[in-house]
Amino acid sequence: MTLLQARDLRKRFGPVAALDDVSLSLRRREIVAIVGESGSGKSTLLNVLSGRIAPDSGTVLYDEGEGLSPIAGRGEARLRHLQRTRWGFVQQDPRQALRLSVTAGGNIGERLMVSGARHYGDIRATAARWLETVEIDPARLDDLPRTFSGGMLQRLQIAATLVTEPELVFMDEPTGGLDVSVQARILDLVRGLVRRLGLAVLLVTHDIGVARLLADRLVVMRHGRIVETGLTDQVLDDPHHEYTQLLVSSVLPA
Ligand SMILES: Nc1ncnc2c1ncn2[C@@H]1O[C@H](COP(=O)(O)OP(=O)(O)OP(=O)(O)O)[C@@H](O)[C@H]1O
Repeated sequence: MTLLQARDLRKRFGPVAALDDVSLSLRRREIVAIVGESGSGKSTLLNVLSGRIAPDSGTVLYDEGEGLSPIAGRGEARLRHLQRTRWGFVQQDPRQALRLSVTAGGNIGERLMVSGARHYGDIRATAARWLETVEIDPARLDDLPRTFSGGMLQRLQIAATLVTEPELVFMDEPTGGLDVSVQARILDLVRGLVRRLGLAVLLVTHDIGVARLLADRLVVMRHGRIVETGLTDQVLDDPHHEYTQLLVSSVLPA
């Protein structure tokens, strides 16, 4: 059942221990939110788990169907293939993830082509369907992303990420830069899609409300360490660690 596992991860940036002996597991179809104040190591953890940066020590293991094995042992090409096909990434700023000089349909279609699709008509039809799924008028298929609002850009990034139906999606503050009302719609959309597609999600957020809405389980980080973990409702309704209590009562700055 375990899809991804991290054992004893450590990562330093000069004097800063961004990750200090972090271990965690993620099951298939499970949504885990990594929460904590700014600088607690959330993004570093996500980057190490997704193979984008190497830890100083410790191991990340992933099950591609034949049991857990270290992602570091697979070689660069296989890791990239894993990242492009079985995994997806939703970043806080869609402008960094999308190609702004390529049409909305092109952005979605590119990812389909990476995973093997070749038929132009099929790719276009799938892209149009996905625009509709993320509540963008499919008539915008040939428009450039720069004509889109911030919320639409984020929805386009979500479509371009989910079109190949990855089994695991890494999300780093997916609604971070958006207005509250736009955030709510996108969170609803993400929640529906994640359940419908049966995705596993590792989500980084400093927003407890986002974690409560989306996550089955929480991992609370402070100074590069996990201080508490458990089912979302249990952790939020009855936080054990003092730091989690502060976080839940929103005393800490984001
Ligand atoms: N590339 C880097 N070079 C130097 N220090 C870094 C680097 N990346 C992260 N750090 C440091 O590691 C610590 C953890 O950073 P990280 O970005 O993982 O925290 P975070 O919880 O995601 O914070 P935020 O919510 O502000 O993004 C911080 O002290 C940060 O300054």
